[in-house]
Amino acid sequence: MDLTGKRVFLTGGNRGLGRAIMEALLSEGARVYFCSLQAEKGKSLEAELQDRHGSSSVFFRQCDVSDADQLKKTFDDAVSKLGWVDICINNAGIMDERKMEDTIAVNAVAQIRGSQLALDHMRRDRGGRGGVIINVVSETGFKPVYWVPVYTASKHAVLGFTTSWAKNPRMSEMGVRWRCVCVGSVDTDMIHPTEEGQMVDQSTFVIPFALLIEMSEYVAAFLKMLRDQAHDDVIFEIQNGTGGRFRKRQIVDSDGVSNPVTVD
Ligand SMILES: NC(=O)C1=CN([C@@H]2O[C@H](COP(=O)(O)OP(=O)(O)OC[C@H]3O[C@@H](n4cnc5c(N)ncnc54)[C@H](O)[C@@H]3O)[C@@H](O)[C@H]2O)C=CC1
Ligand SMILES: CC/C=C\CC(=O)/C=C/C=C\C=C\C=C\[C@@H](O)[C@@H](O)C/C=C\CCC(=O)O
Repeated sequence: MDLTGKRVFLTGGNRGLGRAIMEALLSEGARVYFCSLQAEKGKSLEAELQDRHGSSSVFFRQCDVSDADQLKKTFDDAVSKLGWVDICINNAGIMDERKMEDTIAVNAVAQIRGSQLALDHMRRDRGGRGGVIINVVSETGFKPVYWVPVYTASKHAVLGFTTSWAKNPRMSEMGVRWRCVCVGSVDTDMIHPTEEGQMVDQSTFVIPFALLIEMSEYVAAFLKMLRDQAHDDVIFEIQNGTGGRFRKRQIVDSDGVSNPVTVD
């Protein structure tokens, strides 16, 4: 897919992975509407990026994605500012095991709701133009991770939702593609818990430095995934040194050899 002129809705764009993807998309000639919780930071980033890419290339609105009404108004505003949305990236997320309801609300419910808003807007069978819906999940979307069980549950929820919609036999008629970006660890603010309790057994959790994924590798892999329209696969895994790849899940018997079932 040529990204020039594509219209993108992105949640959680003011820092970390979201910001890096937004800057890369703008450099490719896309137009981006982003939201995040922090109003001041978002506004100043919008001004900085408008200086660099033009005033009609990037728009910001403060939004708490866990508030259904705010998210709908924000998505509607994106459609009104951009004309339409081709690519929806549900990226906003938090990691704090002490805040179960917030974690489920931001990581799971808001990404699901964002996907539903985008699907309603994009569906060709209801007058839309088609598009792609990308949920930024995590390796924890399909792996158990004992340090962050609530976070892991929230990511499993989005993976289940996204892969289920992608199976809909009428999806080609709807003209919508679905992706779950399942990335390992990238060095952003999120992976540096500052308070005891944000992770379970925090003292035992160390990701070897060599396994961390460079932001530049994350961005390159993400763009490769976006350009690739050939795959029906939903899960796009980004691990250190792989450049990113589409993957399927299999369930095998406990003996490890017989009757493997492909899930996706
Ligand atoms: N950094 C990593 O190693 C990994 C991150 N991820 C996922 O990537 C996504 C982005 O994470 P990072 O950039 O690392 O984190 P970050 O903490 O740097 O950025 C999170 C973004 O989400 C936004 N956000 C949080 N709560 C919000 C709310 N209620 N309403 C609106 N915006 C809200 C923040 O404003 C911020 O822009 C998250 O979904 C995270 O779970 C997945 C796997 C690994
Ligand atoms: C197994 C993790 C899978 C997916 C990533 C994800 O979604 C969530 C990760 C959450 C937390 C990671 C925390 C890591 C914390 C630390 O122990 C360090 O290993 C971070 C290490 C180095 C950062 C670079 C540095 O400052 O030296």
